[in-house]
Amino acid sequence: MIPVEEALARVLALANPMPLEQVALAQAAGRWMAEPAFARRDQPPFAASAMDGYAVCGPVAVGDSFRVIGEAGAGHGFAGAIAVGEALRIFTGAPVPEGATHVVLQEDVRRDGEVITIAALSSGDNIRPRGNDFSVGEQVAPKRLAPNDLALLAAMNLPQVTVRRRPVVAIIATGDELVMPGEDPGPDQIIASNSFTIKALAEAAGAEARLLPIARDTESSLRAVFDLAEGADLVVTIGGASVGDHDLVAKVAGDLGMERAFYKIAMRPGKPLMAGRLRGVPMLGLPGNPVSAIVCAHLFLLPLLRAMLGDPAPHPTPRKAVLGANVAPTGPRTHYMRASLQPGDGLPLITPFARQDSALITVLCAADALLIRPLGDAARQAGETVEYLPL
Ligand SMILES: Nc1nc2c(c(=O)[nH]1)N[C@H]1C(S)=C(S)[C@@H](COP(=O)(O)OP(=O)(O)OC[C@H]3O[C@@H](n4cnc5c(N)ncnc54)[C@H](O)[C@@H]3O)O[C@H]1N2
Ligand code: MOO
Repeated sequence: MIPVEEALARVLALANPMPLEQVALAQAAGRWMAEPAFARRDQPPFAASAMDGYAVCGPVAVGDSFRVIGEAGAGHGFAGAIAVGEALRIFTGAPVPEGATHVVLQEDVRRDGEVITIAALSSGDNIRPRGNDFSVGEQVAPKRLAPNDLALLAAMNLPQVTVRRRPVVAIIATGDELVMPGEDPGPDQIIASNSFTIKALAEAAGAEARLLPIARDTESSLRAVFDLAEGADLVVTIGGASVGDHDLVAKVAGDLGMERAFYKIAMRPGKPLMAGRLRGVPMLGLPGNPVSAIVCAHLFLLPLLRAMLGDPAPHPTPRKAVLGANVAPTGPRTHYMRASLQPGDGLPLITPFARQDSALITVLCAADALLIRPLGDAARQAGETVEYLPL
C-alpha cells in the first residue's frame, strides 16, 4: 500500500496534455483554454456616454444653458465637435463628441426648443473613457472558461478560442451481479450504479464519457469490453479490483500489456485502486463498492482529467473546518469520512456520519464533504481544526 500523496503523483505522471483544437466561442463554455488570448481592440473603442442625456461643452452649473446642435446614438456618432455653450443630444453607448466635458442626465435638464437648462447635477461626468474596460493587447491567461469569460473574449473580438480537446473516458463496470437500471435483476443481482456518477463527474470536469457494456466476470468478456475502449483517452474500470477469485481486472489488464503504476493505496475507502498505462493511455481500476469508486474518482480521476486538460494545479484542495464531534484514532490508512457541513463562527463545522460503510450510497448523498483523517492520526476532539474536501 502506498500513501495517497504518492499514488496521486503517480496518477498525475500518467497524464499527457490533450491536443489543441479551435472552438467557436458559442461552444467554449466549460472548455479549458490552452493558450493566452489577446484583445484585438480597446473597449470601449471610443469615449462613450454612460447615460441618456446631453453632452455639453464647458463648465456646468445649475442654471447654465446650452444650445442643442445635433444628436448621437449607440452605433451612430455625431460627425463633428461641440464648442463652449453647445450641447449634443446623446444616448447610452454613443460616442461622446470631441469637445464634450460632461453628459448631463436628461432627467436633470429642462428643454425648451433647441435650448437646455441645467436643473440639477449628478456627480461624475458620465463619460467612459476609451479603453476603460480593456485595451488592445490585454491578455486573458489560460483557464477553464466560465460563462462570464465568454463575454470578455467576445468583446475582445475573438470569435474562436484554442482549447484542449475533451478527453474521451471509457467507463467499464464489471461483475456478473450487475444489470443496468430499468432491467429485471435476477435474485442475486443488483443494479450498476457507480458508473453513472463516474460519468457525470468526468463530464463535469470537461471530459466526454462513454459507458461501455458491463463486463462479466470472465476473462473473455473483460477482454472484449477492453477492446471496445480502443480509441479512448482514458480507461476507467469499476470493480473486480480486489483479491477475490472473480476479481479479474488486474489479470486481464496485465495480459493486455498494462504497465502498472501501483496497486493498493493506504486509504479508506478505496484501498484496491490500481493505475497504469494500457495501450498507450492511462487506466484507472476503481474498486467496486460505490462509495470507494466515487471517492477514488474525486481523489484521482478528476485530478487526472484536470492534468490532461492542462490545469496547472490539478490536485484536490483541502479546506479547513472545525470538528463538530469527537473522532476515534485512524488506522494505517487515510480515512475519507463522509461528513456534513454546517455554518460555524468563521470556519464551517464538520461532523462525520456514524455509518461509514463504503457500500452506503444514501450516506454519500447526504454528505457535503469528505473529512480527511490522516493515517495514524490520534483521536480528535470536537472543536479541533481539521481538513476536508467538498463533495
Ligand atoms: N479478502 C479481502 N476482501 C476484500 C478486500 C480485501 O482487502 N481483502 N478489500 C475490500 C475492499 S476495501 C473493497 S473496496 C472491495 C473492492 O472490491 P472490488 O473492486 O473487487 O469490487 P467487487 O468485488 O467487484 O465489488 C464490490 C462491491 O461493489 C459492488 N459493485 C461493483 N461494481 C458496481 C457497480 N458498477 N455499481 C454498483 N455496485 C457495484 C459489488 O456488487 C460488490 O458488492 O473489496 C473488499 N473485499
Ligand atoms: O477500501 Mo474499500 O474501498 O474500504 O471499501
